[in-house]
Amino acid sequence: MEYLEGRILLDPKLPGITPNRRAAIYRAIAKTLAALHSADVDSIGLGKYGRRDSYCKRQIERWAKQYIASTGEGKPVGNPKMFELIDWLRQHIPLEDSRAVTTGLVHGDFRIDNLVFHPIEDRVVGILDWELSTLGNQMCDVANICLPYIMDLKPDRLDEGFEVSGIPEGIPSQSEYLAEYCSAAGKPWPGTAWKFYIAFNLFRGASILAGVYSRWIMGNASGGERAKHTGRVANSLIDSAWAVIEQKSLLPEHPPSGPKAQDWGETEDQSLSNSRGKFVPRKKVLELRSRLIKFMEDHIYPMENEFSKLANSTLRWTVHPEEEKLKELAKKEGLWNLWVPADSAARARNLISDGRMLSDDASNLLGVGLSNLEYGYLCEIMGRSVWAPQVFNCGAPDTGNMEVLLRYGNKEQLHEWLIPLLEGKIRSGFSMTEPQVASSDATNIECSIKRQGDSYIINGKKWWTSGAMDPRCKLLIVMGKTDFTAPIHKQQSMILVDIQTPGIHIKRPLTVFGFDDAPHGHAEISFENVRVPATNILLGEGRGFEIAQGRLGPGRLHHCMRLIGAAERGMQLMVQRALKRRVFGKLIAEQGSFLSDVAKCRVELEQTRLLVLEAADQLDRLGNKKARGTIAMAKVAAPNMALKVLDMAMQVHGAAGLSSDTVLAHLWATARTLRIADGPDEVHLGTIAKLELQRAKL
Ligand SMILES: Cc1cc2nc3c(=O)[nH]c(=O)nc-3n(C[C@H](O)[C@H](O)[C@H](O)COP(=O)(O)OP(=O)(O)OC[C@H]3O[C@@H](n4cnc5c(N)ncnc54)[C@H](O)[C@@H]3O)c2cc1C
Repeated sequence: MEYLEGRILLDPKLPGITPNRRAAIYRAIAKTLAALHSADVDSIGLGKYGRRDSYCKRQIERWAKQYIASTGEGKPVGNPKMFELIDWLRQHIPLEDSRAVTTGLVHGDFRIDNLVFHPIEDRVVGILDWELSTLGNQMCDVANICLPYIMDLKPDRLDEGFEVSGIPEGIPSQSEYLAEYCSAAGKPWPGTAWKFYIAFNLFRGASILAGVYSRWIMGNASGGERAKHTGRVANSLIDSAWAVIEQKSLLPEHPPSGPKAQDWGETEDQSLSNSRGKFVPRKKVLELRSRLIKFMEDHIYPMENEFSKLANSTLRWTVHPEEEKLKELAKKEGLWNLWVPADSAARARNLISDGRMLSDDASNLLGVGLSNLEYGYLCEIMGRSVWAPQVFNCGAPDTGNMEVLLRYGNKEQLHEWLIPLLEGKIRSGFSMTEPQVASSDATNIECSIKRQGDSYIINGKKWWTSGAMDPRCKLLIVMGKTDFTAPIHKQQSMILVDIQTPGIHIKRPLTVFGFDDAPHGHAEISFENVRVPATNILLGEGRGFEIAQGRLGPGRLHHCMRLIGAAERGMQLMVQRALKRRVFGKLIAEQGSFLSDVAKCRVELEQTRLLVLEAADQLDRLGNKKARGTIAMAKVAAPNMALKVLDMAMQVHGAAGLSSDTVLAHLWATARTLRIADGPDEVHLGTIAKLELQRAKL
């Protein structure tokens, strides 16, 4: 064991915590339990940690024996209702308990006060008290963490749980909480079996407390004076179990807010028509998605031509005034900064506010508390148009740069740079790639960042700094070497640089197949004796690689999510065209070759979407490092799939598909860059292969 810095939250009501954070904490608990339950016990060497089948059956006998041993002759009197309860439980063991396949690692006492939370972020960093852990029926852990909804266990009495006393604001209902867990763990909705699991946990609690009471009577209880109440509380638990059993039903038949196809705002979307399953987002996400789709239809698609016209004119490096208006509208409609992950927002909130509550305006800038997985459903919609992401302040490289500041910036850096970025008042660039070295291997980066008194002096040449041509671009995050002699992964640092600093020369905009992506642009830049305050260093010298890892995980996935959207747009345009255009006496849609190709595109698109969502889910549950293999897979699969679908869409459009009369060529060009940008395919394939070989060696 090791010391773990963090917080223990003793009271499940979470007093003194804001509703938003309560919601985040409960979500974190559900996800933690799901992650624990998803452990592959065989591959981590715990395959023989216990018998797998008939866990509840054995537990009932164990705790019944314990109860009998704690009561009877010379001991407190046994409660007849307990013996009836034991009988009821024996007769109602769910069928799944006898099947080893539905079991896995069980903690045995999974409660909020056995969890260690991060010192400031609302996520679980440790799970304590493993003495009851074994293999078995995992629903017992789930029911245990849900007990606060049924009862409030005090040292000397039992009070009503949230379901009767009222759920504190922000805390989900029992059904929502369970749905979150089931969705994350890929478990079926417990339905009618839930009554058994709750009653079982109350029974187990009663048996344990009866044991404590018996020891108190004998004069050897460890709980001191408090132990004298435990006999009474044990009996209350038994009453509570019977009250549960006698209720008609504890849970609705289905999880709450299972989406119907029309909730998504697009009845034709087969992939999302299921109402249950691991990848079914909660209602709030579905609502945001519908609103986003409407915003795209009302405001973005109709403006695409206009935006393109300006971007191809002599005024190409200026911003279309309508874009700024749409940004204000998106803000008003609550479609702003949706990418901000709940955990990063919590850190920023703390730093910015100094522990005080933030004003509503400032709080709204920190997103709406979505996980990366949830954002996946929304980011995809934005990816349908190259113009959309920045309207919602969700464009690259700003999101990656804001993520860096959210995670690694100090208070002053957050105030100076993060807030204006979150407000959408300024934009930013990320300067890593250099023309003279192979930059897919970042150890090659040569730009020098030398400390001189209270400043750093930057000298180097960068290219492909996306966004640096934009007139709103104010900040560059520059990666370079602060120590050429340090160990290879400690040489690089990142520093915040005001783009107006003397010595920065924007040399030229680069083009991708002729597209310069104005007004955003990809710039070649030289840095000549650029003097920056020493306080602008991020996290400290030599921490560049560490930051790059943190930045690249979510940023890469955002690209993948947008590529899913680009491919969906391609599918939509392709099918619309095929249903209108007649060749050799038939619609294209009636030609056999088209039918086969469009079907194959759909298959690949759906496969890739699932992979991207899986990677986002792993990022949420396991963190950047452990999710890196799946993120790498998504990063390879998404651009290749999008290229195939968009290529097919262009083919169906004939020559028009290659022109700028449709959005297809631009979407294709952007997708093609992503086989190289943020790491070429080969580098990600290398990561996947390395992990595969490591697994084989274990
Ligand atoms: C549109 C666009 C936007 C970009 N935006 C940014 C930005 O904002 N900021 C920024 O810093 N950079 C940006 N880049 C640059 C991008 O990240 C780099 O181009 C990328 O990391 C590759 O580096 P490189 O071009 O130096 O290629 P190199 O490192 O020279 O690699 C060339 C080729 O070598 C092969 N290769 C590399 N590694 C391996 C391997 N391990 N095994 C086998 N073959 C391998 C691959 O085929 C690769 O394509 C952008 C690029 C594009 C096209």
